[in-house]
Amino acid sequence: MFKTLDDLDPEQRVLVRLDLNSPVEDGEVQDNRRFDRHAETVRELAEAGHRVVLMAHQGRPGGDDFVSLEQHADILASHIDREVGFVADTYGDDAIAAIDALEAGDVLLLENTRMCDEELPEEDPEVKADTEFVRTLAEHVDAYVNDAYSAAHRSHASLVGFPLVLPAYAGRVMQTEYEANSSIATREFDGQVTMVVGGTKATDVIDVMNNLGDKVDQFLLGGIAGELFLRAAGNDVGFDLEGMDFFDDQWEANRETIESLLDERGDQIKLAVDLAYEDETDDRGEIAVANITEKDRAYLDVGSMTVDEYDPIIRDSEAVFVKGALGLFEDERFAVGTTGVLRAIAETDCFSVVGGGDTSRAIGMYGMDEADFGHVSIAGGAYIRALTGAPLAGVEALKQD
Ligand SMILES: Nc1ncnc2c1ncn2[C@@H]1O[C@H](COP(=O)(O)OP(=O)(O)OP(=O)(O)O)[C@@H](O)[C@H]1O
Ligand SMILES: O=C(O)[C@H](O)COP(=O)(O)O
Repeated sequence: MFKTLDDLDPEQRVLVRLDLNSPVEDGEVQDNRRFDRHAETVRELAEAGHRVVLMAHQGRPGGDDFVSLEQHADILASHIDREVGFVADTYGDDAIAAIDALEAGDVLLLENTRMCDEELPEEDPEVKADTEFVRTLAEHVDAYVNDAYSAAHRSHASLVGFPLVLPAYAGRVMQTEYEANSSIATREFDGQVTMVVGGTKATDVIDVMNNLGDKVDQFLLGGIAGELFLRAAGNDVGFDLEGMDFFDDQWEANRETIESLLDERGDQIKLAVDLAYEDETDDRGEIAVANITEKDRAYLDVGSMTVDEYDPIIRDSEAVFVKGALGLFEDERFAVGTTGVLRAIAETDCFSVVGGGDTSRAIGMYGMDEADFGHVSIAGGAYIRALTGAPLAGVEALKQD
């Protein structure tokens, strides 16, 4: 297992990797739960009198959201109620001068790690540890903390290089996310284990079912992925109408796997019995799946009868895991499925983990309280990997210490 902040010596110069990757709209970085969560780690380190140097990434080179971290520093400062300095440099002279000038309790954010060429190529930790980026920064700090669980599936320099050259520790977010998200693989539950799977990516759902078939009693399906399963079960749904590209490619690529999953695990898989669509007056319309005879409309949510079927299953469960939304919940008319299952989880005292960057957003959007859930993950890709038992490079590197 890894060391945590409880094991850190006092008065250290600590290099901390966060995941502040955020939505960017018209060049403006949007505040989100990642800031709030990481604030706990940063505040704890600063209040303990460490000199805190933060690293994070934003976007991918070439993308519209590949921007500087200058705005992130201000947003983070508002979450920790103390100043966060910013230097527009990753590991050059300016960065080093700013690090060396830190006093006890100061917090400094370095520029977007992905602006450094050595950060991105996925390579072994040994290769990353030997980059100029890692070697230079390591000389100016005493310890490394990885709090970026949600980026830990990447074998990037800032995530896997430092644990080989510095004493390394897990931050508070890393610790909580790791424990909760691995629990389906590591914990034994006395009663029924249920998994709600939806969203837009069929492969995520397939991977989860293939890997967790023995751990999960019931899979409750919805979203685009659920429609592909309905189509495989012989229903006239899951076709791309004009202007859509959700289904056809995914159907071609995954049809056989979905059909064999339905064949082999049919008893564990619950599909929607009704679906919702936008009717002629722009209201929500619903139709029983059995009555769908033509591929003439897009379905944007599971229907109310489906929620009524899923609800008691959730309430009878000992543990519920959620990956992916059951509908286009960003539009209130099509939030019934997603909020229906989330409310059922919130109202029971089952062990629960809700993940997927998009899906967990529905909790705040519809006035639910995160405290009513066991754990709400801020991870996307890392969450799905954890669920399927795949190792995360960043976590493995920390464990090596
Ligand atoms: N029937 C549907 N039609 C259109 N969009 C849908 C439908 N069902 C679900 N969605 C969309 O799926 C999105 C969530 O899917 P996604 O696969 O990205 O899952 P996630 O696990 O929440 O997020 P991520 O993988 O991005 O972290 C939501 O934003 C929702 O609008
Ligand atoms: O936002 C995320 O899921 C993580 O920060 C990883 O980002 P990436 O997919 O660009 O590596």
